[in-house]
Amino acid sequence: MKSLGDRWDNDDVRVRPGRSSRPRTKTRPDHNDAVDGFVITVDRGRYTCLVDEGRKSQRLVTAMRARELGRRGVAVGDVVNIVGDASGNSDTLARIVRIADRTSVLRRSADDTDTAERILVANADQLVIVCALVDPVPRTGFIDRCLVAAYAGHLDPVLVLTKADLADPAELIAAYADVKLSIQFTAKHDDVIEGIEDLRKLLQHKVSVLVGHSGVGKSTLVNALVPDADRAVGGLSGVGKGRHTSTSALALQLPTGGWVVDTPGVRSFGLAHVTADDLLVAFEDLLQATTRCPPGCGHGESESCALDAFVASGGATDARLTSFRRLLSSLAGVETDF
Ligand SMILES: Nc1nc2c(ncn2[C@@H]2O[C@H](COP(=O)(O)OP(=O)(O)OP(=O)(O)O)[C@@H](O)[C@H]2O)c(=O)[nH]1
Ligand SMILES: [Zn+2]
Repeated sequence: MKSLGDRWDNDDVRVRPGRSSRPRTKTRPDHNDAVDGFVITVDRGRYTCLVDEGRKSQRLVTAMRARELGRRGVAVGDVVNIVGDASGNSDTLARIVRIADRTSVLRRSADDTDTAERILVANADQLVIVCALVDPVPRTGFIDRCLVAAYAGHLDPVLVLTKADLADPAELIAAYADVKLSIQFTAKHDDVIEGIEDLRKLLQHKVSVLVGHSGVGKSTLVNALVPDADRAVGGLSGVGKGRHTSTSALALQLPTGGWVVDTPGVRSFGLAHVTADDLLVAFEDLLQATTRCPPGCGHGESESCALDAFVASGGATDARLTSFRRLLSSLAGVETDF
C-alpha cells in the first residue's frame, strides 16, 4: 500500500480561519479512531477496502460513504479513513469519512457528452494498454484515446503488445515512435508466456491499471501475474474474482509488490473533460511555442496555430506535431469504433 503521509485531503485545512490557530467552529469530528484503508473494488455503493495494520492484522472491510464526504466520489485505488465497525467481520459495515489526496486520476464518463466526471481509478502510476497484434486487429483509435486519458490523468502509459508470436509489431511500433510511451511484448507458446518477466519488473511496486478489448489476452496476463486471481482479492482469499459480479475495477495485489487493477467491461474513456492544453503536458517540446498561439487556439491543423511555424523553423520535429495532432483529434466527437 502507498504510504499515507500527509496525503489527507485539505478540506479540513480550508475550514480553518486565517491566522487564528483554532477553528471557530468544529465542522467535523476528529475521527481519531479511524483506520486507513485502500479501496480495492466498488459494488453498488459498497466499498471493499484492504486494511493493513502490519503483522497485527490485514483484513478486508466493507464500507459505505459517510454523509460528510458530500459529493466527493470514492474510487478504486483511493486511500481512505474508515470509522465504525472496521473489524472486517461478516455483516459489518464501516464508514468512509475521508479520502486522501490523489496522485493521479483515471477518469471515465459514460460518453463524451456526459460531463459528469466519473473516476475509474485513483492513484494509479501506470496505464497498461493491452493490445493484441492480431486477433483482434489492433485499433489505434483506442490506443490513442487511452494515451490521452493517461497523459491527462498523470499516469505513465505502457503499451503491451500481445500475440507477438503471431504477427510482426513493426507497423504498430512505428505509429507510436514519436510519443512518450513504453512498449512491451508478450507471446504465448502453450502455457509459457514470453515477456512476462519484463512486465512483472515494470509493474513491481506500482499501481497499474490494465485496459484492453475482449480477446486481446488481458486475462492471460492477469492470471500469469497474479496466481489465484480468481480466488484471491487484495492478497486475501475468500473474496474472489469469481464472486465479483460488478463491472467495477478490481485491484489485485502482485506477489512481488504493487497492484494491478483489472477493468472488466471498460472499452473506452470519456475524454470530455480533456483540453488541448492538458494533452500538451506530454509534449513538452511543443509546449513553449504555444505561448505564441492566438488566444483560445485549439492547436489544430486548420488554425493559425504557432506550432506549424515552430516546426518549420526546426523547433520540434514534424513527427511530434503529427502525433500530437493525431491524439488531439481523438478529443473531437464521440468515437464509437470500439
Ligand atoms: N498466440 C497467442 N495467443 C494468446 C496470447 N495471449 C492470449 N492468447 C489467447 O487469446 C485468447 C484470448 O485470451 P484472454 O486472455 O482470454 O483474453 P482477454 O483479453 O482476457 O479476453 P476476455 O476474457 O474476453 O476479456 C485465448 O485463447 C488465449 O489463449 C499470445 O500472446 N499469443
Ligand atoms: Zn496553437
